[in-house]
Formats: sequence, C-alpha cells, structure tokens
Amino acid sequence: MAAPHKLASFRLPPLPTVGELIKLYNLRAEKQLSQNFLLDLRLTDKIIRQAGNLRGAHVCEVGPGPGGLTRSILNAGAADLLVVEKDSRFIPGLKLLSEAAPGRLRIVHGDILTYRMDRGFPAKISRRWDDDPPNLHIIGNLPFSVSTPLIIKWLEHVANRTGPFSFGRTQLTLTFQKEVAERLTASTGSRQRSRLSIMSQYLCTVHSCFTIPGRAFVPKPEVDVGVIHFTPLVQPQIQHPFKLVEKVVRNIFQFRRKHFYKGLEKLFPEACRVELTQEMIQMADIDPTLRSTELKIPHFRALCEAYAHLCSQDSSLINYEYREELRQNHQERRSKLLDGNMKAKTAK
Ligand SMILES: C[S@@+](CC[C@H](N)C(=O)[O-])C[C@H]1O[C@@H](n2cnc3c(N)ncnc32)[C@H](O)[C@@H]1O
Repeated sequence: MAAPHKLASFRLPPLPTVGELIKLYNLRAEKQLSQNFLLDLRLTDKIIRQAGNLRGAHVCEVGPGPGGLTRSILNAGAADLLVVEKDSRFIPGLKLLSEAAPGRLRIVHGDILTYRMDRGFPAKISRRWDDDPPNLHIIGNLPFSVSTPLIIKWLEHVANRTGPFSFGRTQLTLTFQKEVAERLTASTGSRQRSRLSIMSQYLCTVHSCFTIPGRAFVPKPEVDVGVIHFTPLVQPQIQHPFKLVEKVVRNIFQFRRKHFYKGLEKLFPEACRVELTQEMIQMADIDPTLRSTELKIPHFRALCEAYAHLCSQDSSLINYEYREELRQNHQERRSKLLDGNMKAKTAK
C-alpha cells in the first residue's frame, strides 16, 4: 500500500475508456445485478467530490463494475482503494486499473452484503468515536436491488459501532434511486417521510448532494438517482438498541397516512393492545391524532423510551410480531380448510 506522501503523481496513465472496456470484455449489463453504468468521468468526478478530500485516503467502493467511479477515486488521490464486486466479468478490467495504479487498488470478488469490512483495513486508521471521522470512506453507485437492505445493515453497524464503523465515524457517499434518496432525507411532515428517514436521521447527518438523471446511465434505468452523503452522529438521537428502535419505527409507519397510534397498537398482542397503546402514548406525552409522517425524532425517542419501559415490565413483549401472528393465523386457517376438504372427500 503506497504511503500518501508518495502519491505526488497519482493520476492514472492513459487507459482504454470505460466504454471501450465494456466493448472489449463484452460486458452486457445484467438486470439481476441492477447494473446501470456511469461512463461519463466528469459525472463520476462530481460524485467523488461529494466525499471530500480523498488524497491519501482509504476507500471501499461497492460494486465498481467497469470502473468509472473507481478511476475517479484513484484520480482523486486515494492511497488504498478496496473494491468489492460480485460479477466476475468485471475482474479483468479492474485488474487493468490495478496495474495502472500499482499498490493502490485491491480487488475483492465477493458480495458486499456479507463482506467483513472491519477486516479490510488496518486498525491503525481507527479514530475514537467522538473524534473527527477516520480517513476511510465508503463510496458506491449502489445496485438498486441491494441499496435498502445494505443501508439498513450499515445503519445497524453505525448504532453498534461495528463493521466499517469499528474504525470510527466512517463517512458514506452513495447513490440511491431517487424515491429512496428522498425518503432518506425527508423531513417531518413531508410526503416521503418513512421508516428510512427516521432510521438514517437518528444515527447520521444525512445530506442530499444532487440528482443524476436516469439518462446519464447505460443502460438507462426507469428512474433518476440521488447522491446521498452520511456522517454518523457522535451522539445518536435515540439511545436504545437498534432492533428496538427499528421495531417501533417500522410498526408506526405501517399506516403512514393514519394516526400514528394505529401502527403503534400493532406492537402489542390483541389481549392488551388497547390498554398498552394508551399507556405508551401517555408515557411519551404525544398527541394521538398526529399522523406517522408528522412525528419528529424526539417523538420517536419518547416512544422508544416508553416501549423499552413496557418491555422491561413484560419481557415477552419484545418478541411479539404482529405480522408473524397474522402469518401463523393464516396458516392455521389454511390447514383447517385443507383438513375439512380431505374429510369431505373421504366421506364421499
Ligand atoms: C449500478 S452498477 C454500478 C457500476 C459502476 N460502479 C458504475 O458506476 O458504473 C452496480 C454494480 O454493483 C455490482 N453488484 C451488484 N450486487 C452486488 C453485491 N451484492 N455485492 C457487490 N457488488 C454487487 C454489480 O455487478 C455492478 O457492477
């Protein structure tokens, strides 16, 4: 790995263009892997600038594909770029880039959903949580198919200070389909306010950088794309376990446009539903006629506080899942129906 001060001339030598590489290796986009490529290096440079100064930085790029963003990251002076790509067809092209930037590009052929990023970088780059962020950045033009599960997984890592966040408050610069980008940054009262807004904003400063029109990608997706920058907060706005917060928020947003208590009720089994919902709302001191989208993060904090208190009084509550109960009831009804049909047939 080259030391930052040795990177005086870090720009890549002349190489085939990304478009030429795609033709050279016959890299037809795979719909299953949500492959929409960025070939315009001015645009990839613009995305990379949102991450801040990358000179001498450690970077993990998700899904480099034919390497447009990868080139921009290297040209911005990253000292150590680790790319994680699932599709083996891109590996030869990435190796070409690696040869053009000796010692600066490491290639992992694997799945970002299971890759252990905490093992991917040296411990010496770690910073204390309340320090400035470490010199490690996660960057990616994310595959649409994994963007939501991936950001939820990383937010859980932020809450637990694990994975990429075992190095400190690692910053992320990522693309999302525009609708998801709007949900991530939506403020109280907006139509896009959703589970993703609360989960990301209670843990991070979330900044919408700019929108890329769908026509900038090859092949062109149906939607536009938003670039979002995340910096984990020193103090999360809700200080309860991630899983508890996620459960409260998910239930409340089951009925986004209704009074929030409609979703809240579903935290509790039928026998104690009305009573415990009322108790929870009273404890949190919130107007029950507010809609889910009108709740602010301090409201969610108060609701999590109240729910944690109720769970401490009855430990079975934390494992109760309304949807699971619905699923089981449905299965029971189905098997009763099947039994009845079988009996009717044998009686004939
Ligand atoms: C939207 S394309 C972006 C490609 C390239 N970064 C660009 O901007 O042109 C998404 C890339 O992620 C890769 N990919 C999809 N699922 C992945 C996964 N689970 N882990 C790692 N890479 C993945 C795809 O093969 C593809 O190269």
